[in-house]
Amino acid sequence: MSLKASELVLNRDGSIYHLGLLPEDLAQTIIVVGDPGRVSKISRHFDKIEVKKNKREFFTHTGYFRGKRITVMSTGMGTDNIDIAFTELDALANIDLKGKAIKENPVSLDIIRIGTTGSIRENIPVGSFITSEWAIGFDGLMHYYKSDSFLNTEIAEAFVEQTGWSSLKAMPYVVKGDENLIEKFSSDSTIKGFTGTNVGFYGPQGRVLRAQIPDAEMNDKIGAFNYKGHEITNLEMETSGIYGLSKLLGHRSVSMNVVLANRLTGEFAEDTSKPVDDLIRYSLERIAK
Ligand SMILES: O=P(O)(O)O[C@H]1O[C@H](CO)[C@@H](O)[C@H]1O
Ligand SMILES: O=c1cc[nH]c(=O)[nH]1
Repeated sequence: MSLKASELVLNRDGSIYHLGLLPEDLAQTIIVVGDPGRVSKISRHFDKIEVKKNKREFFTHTGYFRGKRITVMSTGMGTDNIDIAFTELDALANIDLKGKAIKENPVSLDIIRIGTTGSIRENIPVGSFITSEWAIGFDGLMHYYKSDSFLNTEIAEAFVEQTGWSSLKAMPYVVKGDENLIEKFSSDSTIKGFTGTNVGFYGPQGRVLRAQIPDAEMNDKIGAFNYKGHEITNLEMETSGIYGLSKLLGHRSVSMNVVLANRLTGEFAEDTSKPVDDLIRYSLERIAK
């Protein structure tokens, strides 16, 4: 069956609509980052760069690191962007764009997020590396897809009960990363975490500047949540969408985040570039291993 032009949207040069990429621009190992400025901070470690493209907030470099072909792409912030980025990455790998047909034998991509986050635990200081074992999405994205088979409803329901989660917000969903990649990216230098993915940086993460929030205790309640030993470690804005869409589309993903904020001590990294560079170097070493 041929996909309609309104569903599989292509640019005049045949590239996929938002990412502006052609299938040959993509490697099977993909690093995703929120910040477009982080793309060149990663690709400067490559031996050779063969593709440099940009459309909107999506900056893409594909090249070789120690002989391995890698794509690094910025997604921008939030799971609404992840929905677009991951659907289009998957289309580049698994849809024949010229024939507008889904390929018979799907390819599985390895996708690694190198991101930044805020810790909600006193014992996870600024500069720590968190490998997200689990994610809890407060964004609702997975409820728009057939996701029942891989979401953990037991943990999500316990979370709603323990925190008194308002029914005005989306039902949280809980999803795991890829176990093999989690092990590959874990070491004595990392902490295995349960990452909360929020719809924003301020109110949704309990930050108050001038705008007030309905429950000033919500971050404490998220921190106090414990279900059979599962405790939430950190807050950011993409991991639940990355894990959910990867499970849905048959890709393997892991989310690595460096802690820039500690919400309990009130600290924020004075120099953000060093911890981010440290996580980049660590993650590239693990990819090459
Ligand atoms: O540094 P990145 O990868 O963008 O990740 C984090 O930083 C942004 C907020 O400052 C959000 O995207 C959050 O998830
Ligand atoms: O506190 C933080 C720090 C980085 N990114 C976030 O989303 N939250």
